[in-house]
Amino acid sequence: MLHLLCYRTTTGAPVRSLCTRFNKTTDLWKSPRASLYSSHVPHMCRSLRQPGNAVSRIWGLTQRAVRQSAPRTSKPRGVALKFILGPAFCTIAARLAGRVAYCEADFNNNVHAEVSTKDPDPEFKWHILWEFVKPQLFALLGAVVLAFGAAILNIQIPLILGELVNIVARYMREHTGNYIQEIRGPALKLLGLYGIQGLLTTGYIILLSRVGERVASDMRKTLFAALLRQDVAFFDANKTGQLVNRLTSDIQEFKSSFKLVISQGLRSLTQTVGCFVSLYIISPKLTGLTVVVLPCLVGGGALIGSFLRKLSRLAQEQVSRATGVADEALGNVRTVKAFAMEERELQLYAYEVEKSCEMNESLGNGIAVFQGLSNVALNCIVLGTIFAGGSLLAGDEMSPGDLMSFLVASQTVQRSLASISILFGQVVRGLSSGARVFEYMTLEPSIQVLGGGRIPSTSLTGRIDFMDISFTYPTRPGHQILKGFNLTLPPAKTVAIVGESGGGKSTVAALLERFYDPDNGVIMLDGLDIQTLDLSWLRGQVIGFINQEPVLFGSSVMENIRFGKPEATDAEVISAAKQANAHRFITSFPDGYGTVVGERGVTLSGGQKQRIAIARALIKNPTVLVLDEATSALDAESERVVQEALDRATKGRTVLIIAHRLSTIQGADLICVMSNGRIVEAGTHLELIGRGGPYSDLIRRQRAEAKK
Ligand SMILES: Nc1ncnc2c1ncn2[C@@H]1O[C@H](COP(=O)(O)OP(=O)(O)OP(=O)(O)O)[C@@H](O)[C@H]1O
Repeated sequence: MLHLLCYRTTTGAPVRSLCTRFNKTTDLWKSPRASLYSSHVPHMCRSLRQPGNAVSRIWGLTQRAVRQSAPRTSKPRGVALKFILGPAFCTIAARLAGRVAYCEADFNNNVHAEVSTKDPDPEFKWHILWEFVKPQLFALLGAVVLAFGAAILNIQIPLILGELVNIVARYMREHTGNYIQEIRGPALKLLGLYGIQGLLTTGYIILLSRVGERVASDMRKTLFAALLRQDVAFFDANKTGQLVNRLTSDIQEFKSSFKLVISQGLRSLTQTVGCFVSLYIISPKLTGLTVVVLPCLVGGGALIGSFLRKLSRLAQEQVSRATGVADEALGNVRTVKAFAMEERELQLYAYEVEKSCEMNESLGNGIAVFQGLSNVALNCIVLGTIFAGGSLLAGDEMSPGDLMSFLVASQTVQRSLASISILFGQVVRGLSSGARVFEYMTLEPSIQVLGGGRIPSTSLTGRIDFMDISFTYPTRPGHQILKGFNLTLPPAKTVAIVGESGGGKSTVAALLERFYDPDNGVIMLDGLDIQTLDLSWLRGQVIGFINQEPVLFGSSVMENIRFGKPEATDAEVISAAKQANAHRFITSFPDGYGTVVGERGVTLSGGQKQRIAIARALIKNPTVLVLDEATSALDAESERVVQEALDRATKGRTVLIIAHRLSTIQGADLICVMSNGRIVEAGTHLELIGRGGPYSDLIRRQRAEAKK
C-alpha cells in the first residue's frame, strides 16, 4: 500500500528523506509513465488549496496515478515506481501547493491518503491586529505621543551637555566670569528635561500596559470564541494542548512584543533619527562617516533576521507540541497511572521538551550572534568617531563641547540601535506568535452553530429520517463509514441500533447531532432537512444526547444539570434530577446540589455521573433522545439504576439507542443491525430472533461470551 500522510512538520526531515530517496532515482522521471504523475500535479495542487474535499481528491488522483503507472509487478523498476515515485510525486504536489507532505509505501497497489490541508506557515494578518487595536486607539496614540516626547527630550540632552562642557572648557582655559551663574542656566534646563522625561516615561508605560492588556484579553476572547465555533472535525485534527498554547503563551508572547515595539522600538527609532539630525548639525563630516557603515549593518541584520524568524516559528511549534503531550498525559492521568506508564509519558514529554530546548537554544544562539555582531559594529562607530573627531578638533573644525555632544549623541544612537537589535529577536517571536493566534480567528467552520437556520413554528412530532447517507470522516479519507444508510425513527418510538464494533453506530448519532455533515444524503426532522434548521436550537432544545462517558464540568451538581438549560430554576433542576434517579444520592451529600464534582466529575461514581448527565439532558425536555451506549460502562447495579432512569426518560420521546448489551434494547420498537455502514436487518426482538439472521448471531455470541 502506498500511504500518503501529509502533516505539519517542523523539521521537514521526512520530506527531506523522501526527496533524497527520490533524487537517487531521478531517472525514473524519464519513464513514459512518469508523465501520468505530472498530468495529475495541477489537479492535486488545486485540490490541496480547497479544504474539505482536498483529501479525498488527492487520494483518488494519487490512487489513479499509481495504479496506472505502477501495475502489480515484482520488477525492480515497477516496485521503485510504487515506492519512490508515487510518494515523491505526492510530496512534490503537496509542496507546490504550499503543504508539507510525508509519504510511505509498501507492497499494495491501493492508495491511502491522509492530508492536512492546513497552512504550515501561517501569515501575520495586520488587518486583524488593527481590529484589536482600534478600540484602544486613543490610549495607544497617547502612549505613542508620550514615548515620542521622551525620545525627543533624549535628543536635546547631548546638545545641552555639549553646552555645559563648552562652559567648563572655556572656564578652565580663561578662568574669567562667574562660573556658577554661567553653568546654572543649562544645568537647570538639563534637570528640568530629566524630570519631564521621567514623567513622560511613566505616562507612556501606564498607557501602554493598559493597551497591551486589553488587546491581549480581546484576542483571548476572540480566539476562544473562534475555537468554540469550529466543528468537531477541527478538534479531531488538532490537539487540545496545542490550542490551549495559542490561547496562553502565544498571546503572552505577542503582547510582550507589541508593548516593546511601541515603547522601546518607537523610542529607539525616534532617538536614532533625532540624534542623527543632531549629529549632522554638529558635524556633517563625522556624520557622513557613520552613515557609510549603517547600510551594511541593516543589510546583514535583515539577512540574519529572516533566518531567525524561521527558527523562532519552529521553536514555538515545538513548544506547543510538548504542551500537547503534557496535556494529554495530565488529562488522562488515571489511564496513565492504571497502566503504570508514568515513565513512558515522562520520556515522551522529555523528548519533546528536549527538542524544544535545542531549538530555543539555537534561536538564542542566533539572536546572541546577531546582538554580538551589532555591538561590535556599534562600538567601532564610537572608536571611529573619537579617532576622526580628534583630528577635526586639532584642525579647529570642532569645539570640545561639539565632540562631547557628538559622542553622547552617537552613544544614544548606539544604545538605540542596540535596543532595536535586542527588540528584533522579540519582534521575530511576537510576529510568529501573532500569526499563530490569528490563524484560527478567521477560520470558518463548515457547520455554523449560530444564525442562518430556521426554527419551525409548529410543534415537533420528532420523526427522523436518514435518507441515503454516505459519510467519511474528514481526518480519515478513503475510509467510508456509512454507505447509502437509510433509517426512519417514528415519532415517540424507540429505535435501537446494534452491530459489530466499528460498524458506524456512533457515527449515525454524531450525524444526527450535526457534529459532522454527511457527504451525500439528507437527515430530516419532521420532513425538514436538519441542515436548514437552526443548529443551536436543534442541539439546545430538540435533541438530548447521552453517551457512554459523560463529561461533567468541575463545578457544582446544580450548575452541571443547569448546563442543559441555563435559565432553569432550582425546582426544574431538582425535578430533572428526580426523573434521572439522581435526587436521592445528590441530597445524601453534605452540600447537596452545591457539591462540587471535581474536574470532569472525578469525585463521582460512573453511575452517579451518568445520572447527572441524564438529568442534564432531560432538563431541556428534548423531543429526540440519543443514547449512545449510555449504560455500557456501568456495573450491573449501576446499570439497573441508570436503566430505570432511562426507561422513565424515554417515554413520549423519539429515542435512538446505540447499544452493545443486547439485553438493554429488547423492548425497543425497532431493532436495526448494522454492518459495514448499512442496516442489514431490522425488526422487533422477537421478529429478529425468529429470522435467525445476524441479530440471532449477535445474541448467540454475547451469550457465549457471558458464559466464559
Ligand atoms: N472522529 C473520527 N475520525 C476518524 N474516524 C473515526 C472517528 N470516529 C470514529 N471513526 C471510525 O469510524 C468507524 C465507525 O466508528 P463508530 O464509533 O461509529 O463505530 P461503532 O459502531 O459505534 O463502534 P463501537 O460499537 O465500537 O462503539 C470506526 O472505524 C472508527 O475508527
